[in-house]
Amino acid sequence: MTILLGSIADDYTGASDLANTLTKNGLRTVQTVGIPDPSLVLPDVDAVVVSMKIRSVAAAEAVAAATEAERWLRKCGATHVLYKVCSTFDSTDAGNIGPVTEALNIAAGGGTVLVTPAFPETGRTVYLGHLFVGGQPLNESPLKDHPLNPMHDANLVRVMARQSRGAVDIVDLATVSAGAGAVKARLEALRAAGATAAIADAICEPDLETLGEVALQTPVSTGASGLGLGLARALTRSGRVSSTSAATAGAMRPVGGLAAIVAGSCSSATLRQLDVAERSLPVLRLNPEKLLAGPEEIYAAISWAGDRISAGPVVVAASASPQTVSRLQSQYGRDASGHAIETATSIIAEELMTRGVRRLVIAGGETAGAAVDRLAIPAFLIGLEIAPGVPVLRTVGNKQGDMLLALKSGNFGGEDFFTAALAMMH
Ligand SMILES: Nc1ncnc2c1ncn2[C@@H]1O[C@H](COP(=O)(O)OP(=O)(O)OP(=O)(O)O)[C@@H](O)[C@H]1O
Ligand SMILES: O=C(O)[C@@H](O)C(=O)CO
Repeated sequence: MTILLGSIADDYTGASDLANTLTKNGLRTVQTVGIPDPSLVLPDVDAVVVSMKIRSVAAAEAVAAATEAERWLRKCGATHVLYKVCSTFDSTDAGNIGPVTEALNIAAGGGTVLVTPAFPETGRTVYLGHLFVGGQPLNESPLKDHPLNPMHDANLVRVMARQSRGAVDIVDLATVSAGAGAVKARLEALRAAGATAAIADAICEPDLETLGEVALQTPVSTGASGLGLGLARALTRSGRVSSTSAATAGAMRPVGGLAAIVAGSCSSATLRQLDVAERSLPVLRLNPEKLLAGPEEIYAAISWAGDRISAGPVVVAASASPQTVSRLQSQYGRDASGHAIETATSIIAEELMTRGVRRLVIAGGETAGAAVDRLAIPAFLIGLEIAPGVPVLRTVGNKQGDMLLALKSGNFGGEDFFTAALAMMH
C-alpha cells in the first residue's frame, strides 16, 4: 500500500470527521484504530487516518504514540502527515497539541509547522490567531465547560505557546488572502526567526485551500478537518490522485442486527440531541454517582437495554449538565470520574454487541475511543455523511462480523442527530 497522505488523529471521533472530509474531497480513505496489525488487509487507499486516544493522556505518552504512528505512515509512503486535533483546540497547558506537533516536526527535520483548527462548515474560524466557535470566542463558547479540557483562552498563539518549547507566531488573514506565495514567504521568514509553529487564520474554504497547498509542500501540519479539506483538494489538483472512488457505496451495505446509541459526551449539542431523542426512543440516563460506586449501575443498564432492544433502538447516556459534571469531579477528581464513566459506557457497548447490536452510534470522542477499543475493531471504511463531520463507518476485519458505527464528536450534529443516524444505518 502506498499512500499520499497520512494523518494521526488525537481521538476517534476526530479521526472519522477527518476521514469523512478527505473522502468527500476525493481521497480514498481508511480509518485505522491505532497502527494496524500487519495481518489486517486494508483496501488500496490514498489516505490513512490513524485514530489514537491521546488527546487527554500525559504528554510523553501522546508523543511516544504519535511518533510511532508517524514512522509507520512514512513507511506507507506518506510525504505529508497531518496531526488532526479538535476544531475547538481541546488541550491543556500541559499539552498535547504543542508537544506532539514539536515531536513530529523534529522527526521530519524541523521548520515552522502550519497550525489551524479552522473548520468553517461547523462554524470554527480563526482570525488574528483567535478561535471562534459559531461566532463566539472559544472562551465564551460551551467549550469553557468541557469536562476534561475547559478552554479559557481564545488566543491560540498564547494557548499553543504555553504548551510548546519553541516560539509560536501567526500567519494572518491578510497573508492567507494574498495566496500561497505569500504564506510560503511568511513561513520562510518565521523559520529564519526560529518559530517552530504558526497559527494560521482561516475563515472560509478558499483560505484552507491556500493553506493546504502550502502545507502539502512541508512534511507536517497540525489542524482539524478544514486543513484536511485544503490538503485533499491540493492533492487532487496536483493530479497525484489516480481515481475518485465510489467506495462509500460499499461501506453503506446493510448489516442488519439490532441498533443502539451510547452517549458519554456532555457537550451542549449532545445534551440537546438526547432531549430530542427522548421524544421517540427509550432513553436510560445513567446515574454517574452510582456508576462510580460499583458495577450495579452497569448491570442495571444492561438489563434495562436487554428488556427493550429487540423491540427497537435504545439510548444509554451518562451525559450530564456542566453543574452535575463539576459536582462529580470535585468529589472524585476530573480524570478518575471521566475514566470510570468511559469504562462503564464501553462495557455497556460491548454487552450490547454481545446481545446482537450491529448498528451503534457513540457520542463523545473519549467515550468512542474507550468503546471502540473494548470492541477491538481494527479499522473502518467511510460511508455517507450523516451531519458535517460525522460519517457512517463500516468495520473492517471485525471478529463479530461487519458493523455500522457513527462516532459523533460532542459538538457536532443537528438536534435530531440520533434518529437521523439510525435512519441511515441499516
Ligand atoms: N455525568 C458525568 N459526569 C462527569 N463526567 C462525565 C459524565 N458523563 C460523561 N462524562 C465524561 O466526560 C467526558 C466526555 O468526553 P468525550 O470526549 O466523550 O465527549 P466530548 O468531549 O463531548 O466529545 P468530543 O471530544 O468528541 O468533542 C468523558 O470522559 C466521559 O466519561
Ligand atoms: O475537530 C473536531 O471538532 C472533531 O473532529 C473532534 O475532534 C471532536 O473530538
